[in-house]
Amino acid sequence: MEPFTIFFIFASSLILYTYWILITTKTAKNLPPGPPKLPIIGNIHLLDKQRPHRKLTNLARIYGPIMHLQLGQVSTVVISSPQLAREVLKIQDINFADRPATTTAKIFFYEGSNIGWAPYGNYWRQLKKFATLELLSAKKVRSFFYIREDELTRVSKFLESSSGSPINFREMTRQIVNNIVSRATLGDVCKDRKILLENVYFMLKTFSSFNMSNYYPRLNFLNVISGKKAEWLKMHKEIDLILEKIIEEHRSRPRNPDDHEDIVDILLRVKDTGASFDEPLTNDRVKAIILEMLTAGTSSSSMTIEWAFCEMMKNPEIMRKAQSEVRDVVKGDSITEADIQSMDYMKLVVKETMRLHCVPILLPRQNPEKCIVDGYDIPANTRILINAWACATDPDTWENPHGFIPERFENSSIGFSGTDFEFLPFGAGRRMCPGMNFGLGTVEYVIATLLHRFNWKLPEGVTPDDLDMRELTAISTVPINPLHIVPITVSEPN
Ligand code: HEM
Repeated sequence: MEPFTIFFIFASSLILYTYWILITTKTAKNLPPGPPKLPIIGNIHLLDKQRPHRKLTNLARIYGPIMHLQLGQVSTVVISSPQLAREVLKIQDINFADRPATTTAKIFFYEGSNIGWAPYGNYWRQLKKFATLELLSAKKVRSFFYIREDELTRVSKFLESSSGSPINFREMTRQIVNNIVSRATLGDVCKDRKILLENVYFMLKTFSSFNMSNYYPRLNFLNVISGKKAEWLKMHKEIDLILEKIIEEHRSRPRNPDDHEDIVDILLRVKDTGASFDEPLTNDRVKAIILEMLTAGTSSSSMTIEWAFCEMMKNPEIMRKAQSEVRDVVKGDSITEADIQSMDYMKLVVKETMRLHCVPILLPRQNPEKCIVDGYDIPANTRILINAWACATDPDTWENPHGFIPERFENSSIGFSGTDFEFLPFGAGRRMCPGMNFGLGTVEYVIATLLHRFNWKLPEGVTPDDLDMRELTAISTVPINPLHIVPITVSEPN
């Protein structure tokens, strides 16, 4: 096709669709307030790629805690207060339990066959129940404890050999979390683990990067013309081949009765017996779930550990308090699960970190039917964004909302379970995170071990005030610059 013809088709489709969107939006009776919309792009120009949650919070100060944005062709409602988050995630949870079907989710996750992107319905319900009660149950997560111990022993050796020199803390925590999650999922011995993780890393980067087709879903042909779709399909094909090999390897390897059952083993057992599901758990679905296990919790767990250390380096008194508690509690060389349960202050540090540095905007939801929230019309298939960060820093709810004060959770009943809408680190309602036990268990164990065995200082010439706490956001947020700090081995921590 001639370039001019392509351009003509593109421009006329865009204008027609935008015209249609503006007409239909106007005829919807009573949309929530929002900023004025520009032709074609609506409010896309108002988005901030690096810190979208902060920009949306500022806009909510002008337009209110329920706000309408037109993002290209996508009618979007942003919720920014704990009261309205409760309305959407609890009172009307069932109306908003669907997810928008994006092109990349369809390609990378086998037509959205994973928990996070499956449409709300029978398959998703069974899958979520199975994940909560089996794959990621408290008992199963406990069985992965030896992996955490193993990985931290390995990392401690590395830190001992680096004692006195700065290390890239982000790189180290990413590796720890990746190793724990991938060993739990794929098993202790998996030839293709390294290559799979490399491919998955690039897939996640693509998945969470700015993508025009998320805002113009009805102009999908643009992805074909630009070559993006071919690129995504190629990336998916490479991952698919590795996953096939991993499944084959799991099926053919000899097993002893006392071997640990990894997540791939469980999935294959359930696939073969047909238990837990009344629809077939096809091979593609198994692969989608494996991929999800490798991607869903890695960046959110490692970024929590990095932020906790950033905050403690900035607030040495908090670091000292957490460290002396950990060293008082631990009696032997290694930390047990019971030890972790007794580390009250360290847990407050984790909670406060997850308040200020949460997944800032929950995964988008969608309402298949039209609804009313706070007296406003929400047309069917609106994209719903819950600004969890705005709720967690709401000045009407929190005193000194931007201060890092772990003590604020002392004697407070606010917890992780998704019933306190001012604190939503794992979301709430039907679509709440099923990996909470796993994620929290990893975060607490890693932080406790690093505090127990090492003292930490900033590199020569850097002061706590020099630490740059600005964020960079993909799905989770990370500090804009990776944290570099110096481990000092403590020979007798207790
Ligand atoms: C500290 C670590 C973690 C944090 C902070 C976290 C946070 C979240 C959040 C905020 C959501 C969105 C919830 C909503 O929309 O209401 C979510 C969803 C999800 N998370 Fe996690 N997560 C963590 C670890 C994990 C782990 C380890 C796994 C699995 C191995 C996991 C699997 C999932 C899945 C499958 C969903 C989608 C649930 C659904 O759509 O029904 N997460 N997570």
